[in-house]
Amino acid sequence: MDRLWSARDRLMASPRFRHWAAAFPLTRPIARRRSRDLFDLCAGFVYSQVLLACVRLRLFDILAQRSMTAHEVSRRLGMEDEAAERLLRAAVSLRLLARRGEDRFGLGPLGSALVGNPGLTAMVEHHAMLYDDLRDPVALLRGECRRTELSGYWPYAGAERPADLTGPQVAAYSALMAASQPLIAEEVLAAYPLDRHRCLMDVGGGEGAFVSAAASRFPKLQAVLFDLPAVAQRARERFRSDGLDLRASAVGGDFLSDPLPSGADVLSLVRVLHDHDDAGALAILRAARQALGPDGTLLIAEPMAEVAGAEPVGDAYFGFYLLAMGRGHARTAGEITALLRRAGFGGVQRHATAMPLLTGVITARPQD
Ligand SMILES: CC(C)=CCC/C(C)=C/CC/C(C)=C/C=C/C(C)=C/C=C/C=C(C)/C=C/C=C(C)/C=C/C=C(C)/C=C/CC(C)(C)O
Ligand SMILES: C[S@@+](CC[C@H](N)C(=O)[O-])C[C@H]1O[C@@H](n2cnc3c(N)ncnc32)[C@H](O)[C@@H]1O
Repeated sequence: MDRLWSARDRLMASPRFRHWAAAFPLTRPIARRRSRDLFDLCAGFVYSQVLLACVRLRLFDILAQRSMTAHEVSRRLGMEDEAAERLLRAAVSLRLLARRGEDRFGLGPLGSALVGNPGLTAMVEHHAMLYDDLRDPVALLRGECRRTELSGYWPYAGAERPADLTGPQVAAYSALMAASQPLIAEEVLAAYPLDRHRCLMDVGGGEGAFVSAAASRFPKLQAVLFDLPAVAQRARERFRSDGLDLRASAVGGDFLSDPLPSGADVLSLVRVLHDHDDAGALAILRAARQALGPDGTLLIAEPMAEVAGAEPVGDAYFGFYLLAMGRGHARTAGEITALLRRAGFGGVQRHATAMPLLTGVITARPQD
């Protein structure tokens, strides 16, 4: 079998075959599609920067109010007509914007999804840091980059004593996570509604956006959040300002070394496990197993690897994002299941989400 694949590879690598396949009517569409796919990989950074320019200039918000001519846009953005026209044309080609008649521009199918979505625009801005770190991907893979932007941004990933992190050190990442949480919470709570549960404990719950979303959707639910002390403090403030302080509390600690509070009948780990290598992930799962009673449920939600139709999200995007951060990787549902079994869980179930690209959802039950 391997010899057959090798023969195919040799054929594809032959310039004469490629030349023939691009000209022959039956293979031409495949050749065109592959060249376009490869071009998109070469140009991906340029496309991302067109998107970043639109986000920084608030172009989607501006055109959400009404369509405009290039001249109107140039005056609004404070740039030359020619520059505005260049940006508008690039954004149209990427379906971020669309032409409206002869000379006007409005939102395109992709740009319209960004309007009123502060979590997504915050991520686009945040990527400037990631792209700085990916400037030399080979050096990153070889471990030759001592201090990356992302390791500074996520200080818990390299900290010897994460529980000592201060308020200012956790502020930026906690705010980014809270801004991007609404999309995730909607997916998770639709895939696994919490109406059968009495008390949720959200471990690594950040500043409480997931708990707030769950509490407002399920009015009888009580909640406890566990996170690093400085982050738990931010969650307390949020619960107070959301009027949830009678139903939600926050406990500070280190889930890699401290026991988790008991008493909850559902314990969630939302975008937590993929931050950790297997030893850390296993330690967190074992702590969760200790904290849950025999009838409890563990709920894991995070982007997963090898998701059909979204393969590059887990292995390429999060693979390299977490490499730059300094720790962790996206796991397949099968890999998470194997860790769950080692930590003493069974009854593993996968719950379909509407947007598997954003998050997968798995539940499990403690097993004797
Ligand atoms: C009306 C007519 C005629 C037709 C209708 C056609 C139709 C059905 C249109 C659908 C319109 C629609 C509903 C569109 C919806 C679009 C959506 C929901 C788009 C969502 C996009 C989400 C994106 C791009 C998400 C990006 C997420 C990123 C980049 C996340 C990064 C996360 C990071 C960095 C997390 C870090 C945490 C750590 C450190 C890894 O633990
Ligand atoms: C990627 S964020 C996810 C936050 C939140 N669950 C969400 O999805 O928006 C990971 C969270 O784990 C917390 N964390 C990291 N290491 C921790 C540790 N050793 N003990 C407790 N919490 C920790 C971080 O402070 C952060 O809030």
